[in-house]
Amino acid sequence: MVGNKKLDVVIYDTTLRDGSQGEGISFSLDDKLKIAKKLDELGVAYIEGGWPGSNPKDLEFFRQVKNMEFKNSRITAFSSTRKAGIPIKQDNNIKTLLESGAQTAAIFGKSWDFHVLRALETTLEENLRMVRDTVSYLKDKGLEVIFDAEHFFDGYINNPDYALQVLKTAEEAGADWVVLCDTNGGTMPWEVEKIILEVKKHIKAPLGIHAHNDSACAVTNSLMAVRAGCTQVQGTMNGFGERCGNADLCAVIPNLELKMGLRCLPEGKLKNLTEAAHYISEIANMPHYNNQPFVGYGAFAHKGGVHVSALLKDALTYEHINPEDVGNHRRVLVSELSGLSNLLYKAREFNMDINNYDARTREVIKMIKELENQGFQFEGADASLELLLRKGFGQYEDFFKLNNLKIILEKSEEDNITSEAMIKVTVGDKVFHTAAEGDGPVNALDNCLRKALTEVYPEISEMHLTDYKVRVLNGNEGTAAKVRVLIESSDQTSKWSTVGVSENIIEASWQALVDSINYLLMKRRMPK
Ligand SMILES: CC(=O)SCCNC(=O)CCNC(=O)[C@H](O)C(C)(C)COP(=O)(O)OP(=O)(O)OC[C@H]1O[C@@H](n2cnc3c(N)ncnc32)[C@H](O)[C@@H]1OP(=O)(O)O
Ligand SMILES: CC(=O)C(=O)O
Repeated sequence: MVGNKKLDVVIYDTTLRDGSQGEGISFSLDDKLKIAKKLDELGVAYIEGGWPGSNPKDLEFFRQVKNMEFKNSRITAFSSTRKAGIPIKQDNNIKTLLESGAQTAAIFGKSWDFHVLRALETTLEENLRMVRDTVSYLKDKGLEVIFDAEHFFDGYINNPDYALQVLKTAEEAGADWVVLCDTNGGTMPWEVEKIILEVKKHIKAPLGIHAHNDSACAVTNSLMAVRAGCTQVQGTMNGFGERCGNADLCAVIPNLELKMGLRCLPEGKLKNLTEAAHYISEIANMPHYNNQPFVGYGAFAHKGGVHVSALLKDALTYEHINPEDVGNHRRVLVSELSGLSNLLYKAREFNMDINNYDARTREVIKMIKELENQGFQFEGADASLELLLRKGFGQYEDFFKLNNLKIILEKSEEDNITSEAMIKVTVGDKVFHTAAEGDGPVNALDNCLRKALTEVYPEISEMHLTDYKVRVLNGNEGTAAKVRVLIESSDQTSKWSTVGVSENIIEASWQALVDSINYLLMKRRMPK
């Protein structure tokens, strides 16, 4: 139990402060307020909203956040110890921190002698006075104070007496928490554990850990710190942060709860983790790392046939936790590495009743392997896969037939290139002959095909192309290279993906486009 909450470890989220120090991240004020709300819903104990003395946006955040209701989280304002050589009352950062109205302050102070001398260019004694003055001043003002001992591990390794003296000074001045920071992210897990066990002999205030990921050890170091006695873990969602980032709370939290049996979120909140992680990536405009442990879309995606075969018998064979515990879900991918099990699993998702005794199942697997050898990739094209499978089992026939297709591209010195497509298709016993222009040849083809088919299949007008990706498969062939086209389409209720492969980009696009339209028409005719 930590504080008045029934928690074994408290989570201190610094996505909005240290996370925003990550390259490529720039939150707007609105983004920050939305993320704070999401973090409160997730149930973290502290949300570090920013450094009020740093910029007007952060200060405004604290003004606005006061009007919001938080159920689980305390909003924290970040700042440094007072400047060297000035009285605390004259320090602008501390003045602005008080103006922000935050009830909890996180103050970073130097604990590595080298940093005091080289970065602050002051004396070791003055640094101790800066720590004491700042912590005691804020405590006198009634704030909760978290003291972040910057570069603590490097400091301890180089001069343990001074590093400990800094912690003791903060503790004596009334710090509610003393947080040990691996600021440069270079400390090894065994060093973290050993040093914290030593610190515990001298410091009675509750300890926290703040680890950076420069040696890819931030999550491990945070867990080791908890084992050694820290009861607060600072980190960021998705590991955003300065340089290589901070400890990824999306891994720290489930490891604490599920592996170490330590409660760090209110009951029932862990299952919101995946949704919160993706929401924050989206707002940060950062691509979500697919194989991010626990919360990546690929974290529970199974591709190898041997894995899927065992998984169907018991999920524990290839999953370390139940994906739903963190709000994620299992996915099975079909590819050239599949066995019958992958296809059976996928067929179940498609509501198809097939079994491994049926020779057609093996035939479809064989066809998939041959097509992947030609460059198709079905793991990202579920709709093409379902059509293939249904075709293999006699459950589907194309909705139209192509008679012929012509595309004309025209360019002169004076004019931009223009594209026009002409198509003749047969539906039943009717032939449709149309022409259409487009922004490029694929767009002209798409417009023309839709125009030809909408009279018989008006639902096509509800379908949109939402993504179009081209991958060159054998770049060494230059402009004669084979390409793979992946198309994502959607209607009001769903999204689906299809694939085409050819040396000719128009042919590859045609295959993906035709699959996309056929898929929509097939789905619309299936019983709900
Ligand atoms: C480990 C961390 O992540 S700490 C957080 C780092 N985050 C940031 O720096 C983002 C926000 N920072 C800012 O907006 C600006 O740097 C400000 C407003 C804080 C300061 O801006 P400036 O006054 O122009 O100073 P500048 O950024 O050039 O240098 C930092 C100053 O802080 C001093 N400083 C650094 N750490 C501390 C500390 N713990 N206590 C007191 N002063 C400190 C430095 O000595 C330097 O002072 P100097 O200008 O007298 O040499
Ligand atoms: C406080 C902090 O952000 C650090 O030491 O990394």
